[in-house]
Amino acid sequence: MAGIPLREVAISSAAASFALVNFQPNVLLFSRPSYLGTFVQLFLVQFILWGIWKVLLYPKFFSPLRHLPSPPGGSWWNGQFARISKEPTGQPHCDWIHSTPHNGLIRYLGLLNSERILVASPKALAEVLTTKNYDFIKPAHITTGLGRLLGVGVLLAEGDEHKVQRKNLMPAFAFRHVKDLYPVFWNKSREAVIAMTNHAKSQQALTKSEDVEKVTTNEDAIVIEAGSWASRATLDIIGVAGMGQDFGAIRDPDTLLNRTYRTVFKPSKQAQILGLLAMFLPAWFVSRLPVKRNGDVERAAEIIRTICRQLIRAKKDKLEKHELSDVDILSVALESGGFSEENLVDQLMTFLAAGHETTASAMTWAIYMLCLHPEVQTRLRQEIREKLPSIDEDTDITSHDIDHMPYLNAVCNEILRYYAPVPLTIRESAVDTTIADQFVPKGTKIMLIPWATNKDESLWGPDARKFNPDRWMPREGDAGRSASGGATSNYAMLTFLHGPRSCIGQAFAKAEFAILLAAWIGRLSFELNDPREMDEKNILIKGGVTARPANGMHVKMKVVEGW
Ligand code: HEM
Repeated sequence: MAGIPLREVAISSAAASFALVNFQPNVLLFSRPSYLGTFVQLFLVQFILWGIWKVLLYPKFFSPLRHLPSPPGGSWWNGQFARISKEPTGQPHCDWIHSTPHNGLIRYLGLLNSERILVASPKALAEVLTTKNYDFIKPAHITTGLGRLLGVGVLLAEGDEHKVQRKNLMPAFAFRHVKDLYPVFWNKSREAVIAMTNHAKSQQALTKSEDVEKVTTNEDAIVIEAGSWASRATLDIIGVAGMGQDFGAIRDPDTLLNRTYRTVFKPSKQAQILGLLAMFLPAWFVSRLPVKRNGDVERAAEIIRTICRQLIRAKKDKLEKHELSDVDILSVALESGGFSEENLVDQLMTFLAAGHETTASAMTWAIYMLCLHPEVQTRLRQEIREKLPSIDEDTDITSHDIDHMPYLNAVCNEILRYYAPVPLTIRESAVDTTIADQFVPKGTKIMLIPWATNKDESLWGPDARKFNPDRWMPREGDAGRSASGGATSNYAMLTFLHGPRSCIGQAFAKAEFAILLAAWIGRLSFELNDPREMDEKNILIKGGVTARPANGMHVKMKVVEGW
C-alpha cells in the first residue's frame, strides 16, 4: 500500500474549505463557519474514505492482482499481518510456498491489507532480478530508513546512477582482487581465535582462583556469546580488507565504532515501530520523531560518517603523493577516479555495515548449526586440520587451499542456504510491468525471500528443509553438484540474490566466511549453553535487515588441543 497521500489530501481539503466557507457557507455544519474547522472535517472525511478504499475495496474488488493464488486464512482488515509479525521473518512465506499451489507468484495481504507479491518460481525471479531488474526499485521508506546508517551508496542508488557506481566498484570486488585478500582474512581470523583462546584461559584462571560469577561450565569450557565475537572479527576484517584500517574491535570490544554499530543493530521495539510507521507516513517525518531510536541513529550516522571521511582523506593524501599501493577496496575505488569525496563516504558506510553484519550473522548461524550437528563439526575439524596450517604457525593461506576443502565449502554453502543472513528483501515496481505474464501495476510491493526460496522443495527436493551439507559434496558423474547443491535452478539459492543488483561482495563474503569458520572450528569446539535451543523452534529470531538470534547465541566454548 502506498503511504497516506498527506500532501494531496491537505491541498484538496484546504482548497475545498476555502471554497465552501466563501461561497457555500450554508452547507456547512457550523453556524459560524471557520476555515480551520472546515479543513479538519474535510481532511478527516477524505482520510476515512481513502482508508476504506485502500484497506477494503481496492485489495478485495479492484486490484488486478486479486485473482492470484493466496494463502488461506488471515483477517478481513489486516490480512496475514498477525502471523507475519509473530513468526520469524520469512517463516510464513516458507510455508506458503509449499502449501499454496502457484505459477510463480503468490499474493498475500500484510498490515492493513497492504498487497504483497511473493516471487516464487525461477522464471519469475529471473525477470525481477535480471531481465527486468530496473523495473523494480527499493521502496522509498527503505531507502530513507537505511540510508541514514548505510549512506546512499551502491546498495541504495537506482537506475543509471546505480549502473555507473556498480561499474566503477566492480574491479575492487572481482575475484582476481579478492584472492589477494585471503591472507588478510586468515591473519584476522587467527587474531580472533587467539583472542578467544586467551579470553577462555583468563576466565578459567579467574574461576579457579576466586569464586567469581560462574562463567565456566566445567573445567575447560567457558560460555561466550558467539554473535558478538563474530561481529568484532568481521568489523576488523572489513576495516583492513575494505579500507586498510584496523578498527581494533577484536582487541577491544569497546572501541567507538564497535559500540556504535552494536547500539544501532541491537533489536529494538522502537526501531520496529518506526519501520512500520514509515510504510504509511513520509519517511522524513518518521525519522524526525523525537524518540530515543532516532537520536541513536542520528549520533551513530555522524560518528560513522566522520570515521569514513577521515579514512578517505588519509588515502587521498597518499594517492596525491603517489604513495598509494594498498590492495583494499577503498584504494581501488579511489584510483578509479569515479567518485566524489562525499559519494565515497556513502560507499564506505555501505561496505562497513553491509560487509560486516551479514558475515557476522552467517558465523552466528554456523556456530548454531554446528552445535545442533556435532558430527558435522567433528568432520569439518578433521578436514581443516588436515588441510590448513595451525593458527599458531605464521603461514599464509591462499584461495587454492580453500578451494581444495570440499567439506568446508559444503558446510558454508549449506549454512548460507539454510539460514541466509538476509532473510527477505523488498522491491517496488517503478512502472506498470509484467512478471511471468501477469500484469503488475506501478507501485506494487514485490517480496524476494531467501528464507522461503532456499528451502523450496520443488527446487531442492524433499529434504529441502533439512540441514544437509552433503548435498554440496562433489559426486562422480555430477561435476556441477558442488556449485548447485543439487538444486534444479540457479535461482533456487537467493542468499546473495542474482543479476545486476546481486551482492557485489559475494566472493569477498564467501572467502571471509570460509576462512573465519575454518580458524574457529580448527581450534575451538562449541556446544549450546541452553539445551532447549537444540530445538530450532526455541530460538527467538530478530527481524531486521539481517536475521540474528534475538537473545544472542550463548555457547560453551572449549579449546581442542592438537592443532
Ligand atoms: C554472508 C555475507 C553476505 C550476504 C548474505 C549478503 C547479501 C546481500 C544481499 C541479499 C544483497 C541484496 C540486497 C538487496 O538488493 O535487497 C546484497 C547487496 C550488497 N552487498 Fe552483500 N552480503 C554479504 C556480504 C557482503 C560484503 C562482505 C560486502 C562488502 C564488502 C557486501 C556488500 C554489498 C553491497 C555493496 C550490496 C549492494 C549491491 C548493489 O545493489 O549493486 N555484502 N548483499
